Amino acid sequence: MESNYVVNIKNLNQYFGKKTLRSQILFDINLTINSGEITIMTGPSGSGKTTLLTLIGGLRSVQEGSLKFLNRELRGATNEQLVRVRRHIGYIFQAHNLLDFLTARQNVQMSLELHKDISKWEAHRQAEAMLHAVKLENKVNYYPSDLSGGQKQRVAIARALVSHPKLVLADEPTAALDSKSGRDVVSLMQQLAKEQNCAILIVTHDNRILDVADRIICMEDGRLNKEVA
Ligand SMILES: Nc1ncnc2c1ncn2[C@@H]1O[C@H](COP(=O)(O)OP(=O)(O)OP(=O)(O)O)[C@@H](O)[C@H]1O
Repeated sequence: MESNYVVNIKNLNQYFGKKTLRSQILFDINLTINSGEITIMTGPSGSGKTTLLTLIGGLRSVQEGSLKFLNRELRGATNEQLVRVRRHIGYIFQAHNLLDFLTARQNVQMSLELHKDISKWEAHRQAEAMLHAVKLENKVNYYPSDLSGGQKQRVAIARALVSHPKLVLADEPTAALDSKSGRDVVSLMQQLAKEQNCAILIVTHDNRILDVADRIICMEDGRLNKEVA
């Protein structure tokens, strides 16, 4: 169903290096990601997962083929266009990347303030509501150094989802967490994704979370294999 897609990739090839050192990293990638869907991407280290994730996230330029985000072609996009695309995407990384000198609420609020049409008061209110949704209502004014690993990752989820992005990209979101916190974090992502009807792409080696996926895809040697399950 083309009309429902958030990401549509066709015959994408990507290379690193120049001239004689140029080597191909991604080979003929074809992938569609629809709203409301959780896709998990697995695959061995060095197979190209992060490279694909950063291309989809508008964090690097597409070299060959087509990558459409909400009907906009990212190949050949200017930096300014890529910045605009990034406003529709939430990012969650292994090392939560929270700013240590900001409280949980300020970290979440900062992501909303990129959207100029929202007042400070409204951003404050929405940031608090989102922290409530990730069950951190009693940690709103805590600094990251006073939160556990799982709590920090929940702040990162709140920050990624507060602006109601169309797509959330998560690179190893549970890698630093124990089994229970890892589960809580992905269940929360799943619940919020369904509520907001956004698409989620998770790169993970963590077999314990595979069951939250609507589909699982596997990258091997720069090629995307057909669905695993
Ligand atoms: N900036 C770069 N310059 C040159 N080669 C790179 C660069 N970034 C990644 N590569 C190479 O591209 C290939 C794919 O790397 P990538 O980080 O996408 O793999 P990955 O599947 O995400 O691995 P991991 O699971 O270990 O994070 C690897 O062979 C890597 O060495």
